[in-house]
Amino acid sequence: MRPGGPRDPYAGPESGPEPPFPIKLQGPVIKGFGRGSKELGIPTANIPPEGLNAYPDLSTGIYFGYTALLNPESLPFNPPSNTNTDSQSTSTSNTSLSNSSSTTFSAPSNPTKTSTTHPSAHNPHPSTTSIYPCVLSIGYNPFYANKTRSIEIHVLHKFHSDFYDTPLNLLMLGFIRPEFDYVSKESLIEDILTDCDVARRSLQRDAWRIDGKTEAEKEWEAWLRDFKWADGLSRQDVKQVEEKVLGGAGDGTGVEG
Ligand SMILES: Cc1cc2nc3c(=O)[nH]c(=O)nc-3n(C[C@H](O)[C@H](O)[C@H](O)COP(=O)(O)O)c2cc1C
Ligand SMILES: Nc1ncnc2c1ncn2[C@@H]1O[C@H](COP(=O)(O)OP(=O)(O)O)[C@@H](O)[C@H]1O
Repeated sequence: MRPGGPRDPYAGPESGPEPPFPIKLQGPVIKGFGRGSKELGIPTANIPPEGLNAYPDLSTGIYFGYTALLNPESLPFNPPSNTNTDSQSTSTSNTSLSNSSSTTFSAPSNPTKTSTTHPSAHNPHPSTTSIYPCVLSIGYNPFYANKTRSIEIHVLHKFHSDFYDTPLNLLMLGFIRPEFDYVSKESLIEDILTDCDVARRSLQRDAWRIDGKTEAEKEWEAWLRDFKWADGLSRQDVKQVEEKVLGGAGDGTGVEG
């Protein structure tokens, strides 16, 4: 149950992200249980949780940061999506990157390559890779009592279509709160909307924006725009990961792609 009382309007120190942040995760957007849009009105793009293995001490909870999507129009199997760039201008002067590490999504072994292989995922159009602020949940969604851990990213941008299978880079910069169970769906929604406000507000501070003013933030941006890991990733690879993640997870209501 969530403790009562007002929420802190900001997360993380004014001086910028502190270790263990930034934490970097990557993966294609996979299906979840379909509740985010339908039940909560807050869609969350899930990525495979295996990247978390590199962070055994990371608490479950609600985090915030930036996410980049490889231009969905470059994917042959995805419908065109809104590609407006919503980059935030930021300075990250006090950020140390020395403790950061990156965990790369690895496609299932022996994937069958098909004509759906990303033809040009090696960041061929950097200007069309969009960066957005985001808020995310890492954990078991106690309100829904999931059985396996998931990474669920709500991108703070309005899209006009889904972007399943799209390669996504996630730069986590800070922790907002632990996961809670709730007395009602409405109170869960209310808290998530507050998380969105906290994330937006927190990322607008000088040391949290990305506007290329410091070496640290240039590195953040370069990493966010680097999709070399998605070279050769096929839709079939993504389906295999989805089956693995959804197969034994949650309450059995997982949706099939
Ligand atoms: C910012 C944010 C905060 C969240 N906080 C909680 C939480 O405290 N407790 C919880 O059970 N689920 C929490 N969730 C997870 C939602 O319940 C989850 O996104 C929803 O079940 C959709 O899941 P799906 O993608 O599998 O459909 C949070 C999600 C987001 C994006
Ligand atoms: N602002 C957004 N943030 C995250 N995902 C979004 C957003 N807008 C559209 N989507 C799409 O919605 C999907 C998530 O919807 P959701 O109902 O949570 O289903 P699922 O349980 O399959 O994740 C994402 O995978 C993505 O394709």
